[in-house]
Amino acid sequence: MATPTRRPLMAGNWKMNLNHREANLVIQKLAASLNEKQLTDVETVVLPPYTDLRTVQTLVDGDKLMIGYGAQDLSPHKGGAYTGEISAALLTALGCTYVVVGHSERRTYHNEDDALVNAKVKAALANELIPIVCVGEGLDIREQEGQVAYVRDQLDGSLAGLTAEQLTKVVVAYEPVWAIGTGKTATPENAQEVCGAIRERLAEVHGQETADQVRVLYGGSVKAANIAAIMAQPDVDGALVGGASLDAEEFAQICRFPEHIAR
Ligand SMILES: O=C(CO)COP(=O)(O)O
Repeated sequence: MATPTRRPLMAGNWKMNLNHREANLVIQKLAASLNEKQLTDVETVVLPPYTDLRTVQTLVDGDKLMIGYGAQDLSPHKGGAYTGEISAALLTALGCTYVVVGHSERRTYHNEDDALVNAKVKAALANELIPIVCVGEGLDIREQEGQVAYVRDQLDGSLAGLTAEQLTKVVVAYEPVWAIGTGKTATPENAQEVCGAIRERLAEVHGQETADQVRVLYGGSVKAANIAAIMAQPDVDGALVGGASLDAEEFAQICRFPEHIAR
């Protein structure tokens, strides 16, 4: 079989940081730091707080920037009396392409389980949004070496009932909870072990050809200094970057990772 071509994806999850004025500056710096070839070779996406999305849309549309954007969560509901929630349709109306679903911070602080994550994935897909579905084990499970079984279960629950065609539109992000915001990056081998197991599981359910089209990201203390080694792994197709994406120059360096490999 031909080697699958999966376009690398770097997605910056800003979490609850940067107001709309700060977002404006970061986007402009990011756009100035990446040329057309770099933005073609590596898909570059930002995931700001909801309150920044209109500002990001205006900048991206106005200057025709090759930067994608999306949200960090969505409601599983279509619309109506759900105070405080944001639907997939509201996000697509703002030009969003991506939405993070099931981030460990939402699973932990908002008790999101696989069934809710699954409903959100389906709401995103029904509205042409690409869900970035997060999975990853905590430290207790890693210490017992249970990460592969744990992540396979999370994956089964989060992606239950999807057709193979729907699956090709999904991005999976492996984010070991113990590596998020801690400065403890998983080794490239740790990342490959679980990202490889994710692709294997997707192949078991939907066939190898479908699994080969799905992009699998690694997330957890990714920086310019470690991105090249992570991207050298065969089943890692990009990164979901937290802290380091708040600094436009650092995130641009991450998006320029092929240069680090060439060095
Ligand atoms: O949670 C993350 C991205 O979604 C990772 O965060 P850090 O890159 O800050 O560790």
